[in-house]
Amino acid sequence: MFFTKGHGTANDFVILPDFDGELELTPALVAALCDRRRGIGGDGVLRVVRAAKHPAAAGHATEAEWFMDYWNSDGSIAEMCGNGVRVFARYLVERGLATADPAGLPVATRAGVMVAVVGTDTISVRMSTPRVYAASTATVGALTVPGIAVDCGNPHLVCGLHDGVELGGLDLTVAPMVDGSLFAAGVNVEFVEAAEAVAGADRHVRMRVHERGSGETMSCGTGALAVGAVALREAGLERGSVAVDVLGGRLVITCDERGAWWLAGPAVLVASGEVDPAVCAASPAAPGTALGTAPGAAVGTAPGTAGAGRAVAG
Ligand SMILES: N[C@@H](CCC[C@H](N)C(=O)O)C(=O)O
Repeated sequence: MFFTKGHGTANDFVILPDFDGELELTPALVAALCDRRRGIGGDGVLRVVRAAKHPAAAGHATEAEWFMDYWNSDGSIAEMCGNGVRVFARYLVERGLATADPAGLPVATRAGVMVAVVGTDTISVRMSTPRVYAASTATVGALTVPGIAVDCGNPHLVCGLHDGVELGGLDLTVAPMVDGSLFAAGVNVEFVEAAEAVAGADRHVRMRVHERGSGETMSCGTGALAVGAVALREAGLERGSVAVDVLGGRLVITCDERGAWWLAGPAVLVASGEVDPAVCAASPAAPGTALGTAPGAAVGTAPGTAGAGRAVAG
């Protein structure tokens, strides 16, 4: 099985070319490929399939030739991955499967068609409009932080830090506890603090993220979109841009004059090779013993609420 490894602000992915949708991708194989000691290592898998060849994307085949079949590192499927689309677009262009048309390259996802504008360093993606819909909380250790739920095609909870609580002091090796009745399908949790002004952006923040299905990652594109939407809203701005510093670099979120939302940042391919899925999947980590996130444990629920188990139709 051929693969390419790529990342966007250190949110890293194993990219699997499977143009005609013939590969039998299973949660166990995805988890094995993403294992950082026994496999290739990654926060998720991006399977490259022709939209017409995948049941989840066939309805978009007239708008987009390619479907990004995204899987989290624990083997669960998510609707959308913002950094994933940027890395996916880089792959399509570098492999000659698409051109870097300035009008944009459409990519089908489970959350609809996103359009990527591929530059030399930066790839910008026109995202779906983030929907701010509820107030909630996240608990990390003894700390409970108020947050705002935002739907970016996938679910997010944006929690602003105040009162001297430092972003760097949070222990995100364990999933934050959230309201399982509000987030029955799990949630990605972003913690945010204000940062000093930077040129070219209306707001500047720093964030860390605990991703559903992948644990703490160095970056999350849809998470940055959620954070940018909340930052503009809190500033009373309907349009503008927000620089979002993640552990792996900087992403920029813009709501342009037409009200379109954009995610911009670097995306690179770093390696290619061949992996034997049988060997890779033959040495799975014992449940609960892997460093990082154990399968199924990515998002906690408050005691007494519904479980965090979830499924997204493939
Ligand atoms: N890192 C991604 C988000 C990946 C999906 C997420 N973990 C989920 O389950 O919703 C991004 O860049 O958006």
